[in-house]
Amino acid sequence: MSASGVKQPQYDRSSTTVGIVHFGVGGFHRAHQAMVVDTLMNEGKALDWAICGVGVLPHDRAMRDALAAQDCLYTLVLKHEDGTREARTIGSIKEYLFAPDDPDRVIERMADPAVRIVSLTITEGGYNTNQVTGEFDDGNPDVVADLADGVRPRTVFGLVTEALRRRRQRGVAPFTIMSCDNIQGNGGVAARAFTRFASLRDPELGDWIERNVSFPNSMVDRITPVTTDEDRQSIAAEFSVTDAWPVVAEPFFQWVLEDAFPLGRPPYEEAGVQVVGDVEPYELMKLRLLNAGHQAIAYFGVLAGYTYAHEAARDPLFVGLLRRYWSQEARPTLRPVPGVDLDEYTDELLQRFGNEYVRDTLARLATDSSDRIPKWLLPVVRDQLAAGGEVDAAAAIVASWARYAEGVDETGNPISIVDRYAAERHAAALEQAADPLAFVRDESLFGSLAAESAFTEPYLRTLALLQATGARAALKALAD
Ligand SMILES: NC(=O)c1ccc[n+]([C@@H]2O[C@H](COP(=O)([O-])OP(=O)(O)OC[C@H]3O[C@@H](n4cnc5c(N)ncnc54)[C@H](O)[C@@H]3O)[C@@H](O)[C@H]2O)c1
Ligand SMILES: O=P(O)(O)OC[C@@H](O)[C@@H](O)[C@H](O)[C@H](O)CO
Repeated sequence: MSASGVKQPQYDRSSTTVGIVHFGVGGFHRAHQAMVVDTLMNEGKALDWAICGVGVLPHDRAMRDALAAQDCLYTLVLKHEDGTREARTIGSIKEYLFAPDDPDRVIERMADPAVRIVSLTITEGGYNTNQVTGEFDDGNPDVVADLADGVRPRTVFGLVTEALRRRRQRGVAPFTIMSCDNIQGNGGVAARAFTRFASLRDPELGDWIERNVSFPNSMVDRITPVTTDEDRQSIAAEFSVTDAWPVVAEPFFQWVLEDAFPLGRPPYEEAGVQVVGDVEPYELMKLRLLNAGHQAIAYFGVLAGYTYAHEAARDPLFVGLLRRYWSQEARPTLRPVPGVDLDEYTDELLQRFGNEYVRDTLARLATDSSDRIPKWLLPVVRDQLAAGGEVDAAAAIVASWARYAEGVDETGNPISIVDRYAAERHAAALEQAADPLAFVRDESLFGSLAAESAFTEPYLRTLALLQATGARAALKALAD
């Protein structure tokens, strides 16, 4: 990679050593955690915390090839609201392994005593848990296959468990497992998933993991859209960088982390990370305001004919929906957040969503809804119902998803639904012509909400308006 005006790593990469193995090297990890380690390395710190990235899914082959061709270096481009961009080459990822090429190499990497953290951004769906009960899905075919064959595992659970088994057998203390996914109590969710998998493999190993492995919770934030070819071309033109897979992101950055790292950690706080005793208030704030806010604009936005998040976030009708959801429904469910003024936080969210240069797509925000709505929005609905509070805006957002899942927009064009349960959602959405509550009857997602009139009344009202008169009319009715 050649570059002009791009800050380069200020450290000798050949003298850094791997201390972190990371699963799920997508856009976000490269814009967030890898950037933090790079910042520290630029100051001569954390040189023994370089990252070995790991991909386990077939499409990760593309990341393997892109990074292999450029010594794992890549360009991070931050897009400011005034249209200016700053670019920097990140050098903290030192190595990348594609697990299907050689699972044993991945396992041995993690078994190496120098590795003290295994971190994860494997998406909300990656933890293989039931949306209502939170239980690990023992019947997932990949899990079943990994339980039968501990030698060539294909899942993150099989790989990590085998590495922990070898460490235990060799008398090496276990690494910390750090989830950086957008899930409330992500550490606890990861703990339950990995412990359950290990127990199914070997109950003693499961007990050992439960007693000895630390799973810190974290809240992570930086809007990181999918890199486009237009990004590649404009970055090449502006910065003279040829990069097969640069990453683009907003300038905003936040990472709140629980300090639970028995084998140590990089001095994250020296690079802007908030290391705290209790992450939960920050998680609730972020997931219920930002992420659920994204869902609020995603389906209504697509139905109204928008493509980008900023288009919807600048439309007064959408601002009205967001403000109502935030103030009347989400905020009453939050705990006080140390040092945060929630009025300022939501104002800043509107500004961040409205950054036109980030070009975050509504399609990205509407992806994997079956894994997102139950984790971000439905907990607000349940808390509000329990407290006798209002749920009209949240019910309207669920209705917009139900209408979106019909798979046709308001001009008759098909909507491509990207969701591991797309077929189930689409089938349920088609049934709503005969049974308007069909979409929310799936108890594996919605529990008993279809029987709660405080939810179904506003839900049915918005769904009917969406179907009869469209998204804008439904939003107007909600505002009146
Ligand atoms: N993009 C953002 O703005 C953002 C911000 C905060 C947090 N996050 C968190 O990071 C996650 C990833 O986001 P991204 O933008 O990097 O997405 P991405 O699509 O660029 O990368 C996702 C990575 O996760 C891997 N993955 C998916 N399912 C997996 C599974 N079952 N097992 C193992 N690996 C799996 C993919 O193969 C890929 O490597 C999000 O789901 C979210 O939890 C993202
Ligand atoms: O990437 P996901 O699956 O967690 O969800 C989509 C967006 O809401 C999310 O990526 C946000 O952009 C992000 O959480 C901002 O920090």
